[in-house]
Amino acid sequence: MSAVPPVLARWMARQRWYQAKGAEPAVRIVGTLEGETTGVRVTTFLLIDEAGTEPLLYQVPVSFRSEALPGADGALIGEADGLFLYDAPHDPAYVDLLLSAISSAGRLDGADAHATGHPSADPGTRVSSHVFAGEQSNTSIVVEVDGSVVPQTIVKLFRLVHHGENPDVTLQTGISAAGSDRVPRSFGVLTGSWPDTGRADGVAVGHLAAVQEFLPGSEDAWRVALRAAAAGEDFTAKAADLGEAVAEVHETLAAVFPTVPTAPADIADAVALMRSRLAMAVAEVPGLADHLEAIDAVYERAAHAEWPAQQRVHGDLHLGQVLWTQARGWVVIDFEGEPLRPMSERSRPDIALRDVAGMLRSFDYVAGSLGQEDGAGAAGASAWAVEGRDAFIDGYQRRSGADLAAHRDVLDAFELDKAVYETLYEVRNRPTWLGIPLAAVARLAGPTNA
Ligand SMILES: Nc1ncnc2c1ncn2[C@@H]1O[C@H](COP(=O)(O)OP(=O)(O)O)[C@@H](O)[C@H]1O
Ligand SMILES: O=P(O)(O)O[C@H]1O[C@H](CO)[C@@H](O[C@H]2O[C@H](CO)[C@@H](O)[C@H](O)[C@H]2O)[C@H](O)[C@H]1O
Repeated sequence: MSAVPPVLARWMARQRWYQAKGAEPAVRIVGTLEGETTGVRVTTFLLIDEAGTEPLLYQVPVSFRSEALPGADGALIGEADGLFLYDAPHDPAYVDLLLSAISSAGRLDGADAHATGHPSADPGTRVSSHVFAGEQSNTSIVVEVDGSVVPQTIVKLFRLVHHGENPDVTLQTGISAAGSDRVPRSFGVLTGSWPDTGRADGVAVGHLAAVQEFLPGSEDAWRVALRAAAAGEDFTAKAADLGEAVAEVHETLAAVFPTVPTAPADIADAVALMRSRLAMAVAEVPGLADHLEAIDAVYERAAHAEWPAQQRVHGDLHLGQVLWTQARGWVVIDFEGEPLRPMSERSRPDIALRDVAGMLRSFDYVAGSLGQEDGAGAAGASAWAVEGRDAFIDGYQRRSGADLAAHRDVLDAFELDKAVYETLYEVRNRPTWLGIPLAAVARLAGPTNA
């Protein structure tokens, strides 16, 4: 297989999605997908990078042009063999290839990749496209389309790929196919395969991209909530609606995917995972050390409680994962699960209370982030968060019929586990925010909960 163009490896190191920050990529090609349209060749490289602590597989589509693409200087990777190499999501030729492969349930040649079109939805043809500007761990392309039931779609291209399902694709597509409008409508998926000597059959198969409806004018719940809290506005009606929306998503997930009773061994496993996560976090977050016993007592109580049945869940639910739209109210996105959790764990049935706990933590984050900015406003923001949490729980119970008080010990443990996860997330990504989950750990593990 040909070598990675050196200019491409150097460019990768500067991308936001590149994980081994600061290191020089050590990449080799494991597969390629080829396509050509209007004289532009597009190669999607599947590259293993061994520069970090573990090998990671990246998807890197590159377009090769004989002349510069006007207006795309920022997407120029470099020049090689007399050709201009572009970050293909910025190149209309790539978007055309991707959409046509998906709409025809066709193939991109040269590697074993195929697109699976959603039976009830045509992604249409591109009128124009641009790469989504928001902060993202993947790369999304917003496309104005013709020939579809929606005017705009968004193509989410997974930069890190792996064998097996990507829950973001499976869950979102499953909920959409069930007719729910609590998620954006799904229009199709691109799946690829590549050689993998570590597997018995020598082949790995995984999700590469997914196309869904773009919701124009939407705003994520984090921003909506932050603005309301800063202004001291009543958010309880919206929080209750949010609780109902989450319950509805859980109901659809339980109808579409298998549910399994939670056996004592499952409880023991789940609590063991909480404990191992705590051990990992304490190694990087010294501030947790004072609370170890108290945290463990909360986990121990959950270990002896009765747990609800298991089902597929969102897995990393927080306010930033929900969009507010005038037409449909709350719409849930990004079912990829927690980025710090191994993918194999994220694809298993879990306890829906994990999502409830995630959202409860998010209300606390609103108060925490406002408190950081304005110490004087902290008390007001805390009261706002408590009201928001209560209203969210009311809405969730109303729609699901669940009695969360009956599962208090389990919910407490999930909330604490999420706060522990957040300390690790913050110390690695946003150290100035560490105080928010640390304060929550102290409170959740503290005397009132001991
Ligand atoms: N269907 C959609 N319609 C409108 N905006 C969207 C849609 N999907 C994602 N977005 C926007 O893109 C952002 C990132 O999307 P997300 O799926 O969370 O990507 P990532 O997993 O890479 O973070 C969201 O916060 C939202 O602002
Ligand atoms: O959105 P991602 O899947 O990348 O989730 C990760 O990043 C989130 C931050 O962007 C992080 O969420 C934490 O911060 C939020 C405020 O920015 C807050 O609303 C969440 O409650 C809090 O957990 C998430 O934990 C992490 O997995």
